[in-house]
Amino acid sequence: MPTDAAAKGVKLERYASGSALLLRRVASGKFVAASSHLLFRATVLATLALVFLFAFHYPSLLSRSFSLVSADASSSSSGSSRHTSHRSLLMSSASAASVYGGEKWEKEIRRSAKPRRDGGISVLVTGAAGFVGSHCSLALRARGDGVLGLDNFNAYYDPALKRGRQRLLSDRGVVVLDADINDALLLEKLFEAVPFTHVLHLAAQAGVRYAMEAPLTYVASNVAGLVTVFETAAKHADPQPAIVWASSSSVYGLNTEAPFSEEHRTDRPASLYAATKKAGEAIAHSYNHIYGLSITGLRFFTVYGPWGRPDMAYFSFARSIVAGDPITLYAEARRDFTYIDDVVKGCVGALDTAGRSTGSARTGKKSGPAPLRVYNLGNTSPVPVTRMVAILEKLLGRKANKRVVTMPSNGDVPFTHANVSHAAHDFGYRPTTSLDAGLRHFVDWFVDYYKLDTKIAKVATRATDKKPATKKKAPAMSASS
Ligand SMILES: O=C(O)[C@H]1O[C@H](OP(=O)(O)OP(=O)(O)OC[C@H]2O[C@@H](n3ccc(=O)[nH]c3=O)[C@H](O)[C@@H]2O)[C@H](O)[C@@H](O)[C@@H]1O
Repeated sequence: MPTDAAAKGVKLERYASGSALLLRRVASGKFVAASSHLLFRATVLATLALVFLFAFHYPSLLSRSFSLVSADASSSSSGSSRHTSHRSLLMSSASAASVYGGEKWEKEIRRSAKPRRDGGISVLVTGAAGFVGSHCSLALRARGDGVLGLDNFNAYYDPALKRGRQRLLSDRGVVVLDADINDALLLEKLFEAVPFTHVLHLAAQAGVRYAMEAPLTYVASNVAGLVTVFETAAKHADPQPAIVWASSSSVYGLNTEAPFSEEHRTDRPASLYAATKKAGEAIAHSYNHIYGLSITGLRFFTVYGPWGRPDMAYFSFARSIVAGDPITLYAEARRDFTYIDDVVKGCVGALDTAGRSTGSARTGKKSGPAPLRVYNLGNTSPVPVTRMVAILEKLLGRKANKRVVTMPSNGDVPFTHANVSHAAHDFGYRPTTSLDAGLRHFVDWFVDYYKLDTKIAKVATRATDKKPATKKKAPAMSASS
């Protein structure tokens, strides 16, 4: 039996060990509290760092509007530098709606968008300083339609060329605003200020192979941008306009049936570019279905001509031939090269036959089904890329320094060939320009625009004189396109 002292000792020991335990617990509690503070601070810091990184890389998901300036200060820049600059150029910015506004500005945009003929249409053209956009804007203006342009003047290729096109438009009274299609606030403002009958949506991230270098720019422009245009047109325009937009022949992807018809499979895109255009066609379906927007998608087939895109093969090859630089040709590649004037006629035909939207921005409801259409706009005669280079050599009077290789796995497809019977039936689309004639027009412009030496200019002029083109000589952008 334990004595009292012994019992006290045991109690004290227990007390002491209990206190020690308590003290340990208190101490460890403090430690836990201290460490959880630290942990909390570390978590907050890490979260802030992540938010910062996220905002830096994906500004579009955090802010309502952002401007996307894609890479490629010059078309000759190397792939890696383009890629680096793509990341650093993805940046948030204020909506252009805070820059544009006021009575004077509204008057100016209404004037630009106002038709000058009876029955004329009023068109918002996105990508108006782009190749197809500028030609279409001029053609619409020339026949007395109202045109207001929008362009973000990004640096995917030389912005000076885009500014040159803007000047041509401005000379004919067409205003082109510096703004991004993801700028919902500005689009809302435009739709509320101007009763556009149509939107010709041509702004996009173009280029098949560049999608491997800068994939997110394609998502931002061709998916998010397209949604912003549909969304604002559906919910802020009253009445809703009809929308005609640029899809691409690339949606046919790995389709092997030829010529490509709108009924053929388009579920096997070969590039991310093609996938974003195909996504656009699916998005168009949903906006037509829910909001009653009249939507027409145009599948363009390798469009070329004066004031063209320097990133495209015919243009960059012409530059290399003149500079004596080597060009790489994909041996088996064939394209249904389509001349710009033919494409412009197709765009205008599509606008004229679009049919009305049936939804209401006020009620959010549609009164019935609205048109949903898709058309090929091609030339119907594919030409090997090697032949395209031979024509350029003749027109420029110089031999190309060619390196012929097998087509690499870069998203390219070996050939394209359009069946245009639907466009022919519905709006009389009939391409009339051969590649020889079209490239002659291009070279005339090219020599003039870049002020090339007189020897090349002479060869180009002789070639033009010898064989009159199927159309009028067109060194500059033709307003009658
Ligand atoms: O039809 C379309 O949908 C697409 O047409 C063009 O795409 P692509 O046909 O690839 O036009 P280019 O980049 O000018 O190439 C033309 C041809 O030259 C070939 N090529 C290109 C580059 C090169 O270095 N070597 C070469 O042989 C390509 O394989 C292709 O057959 C446009 O760039 C796209 O924006 C458009 O959507």
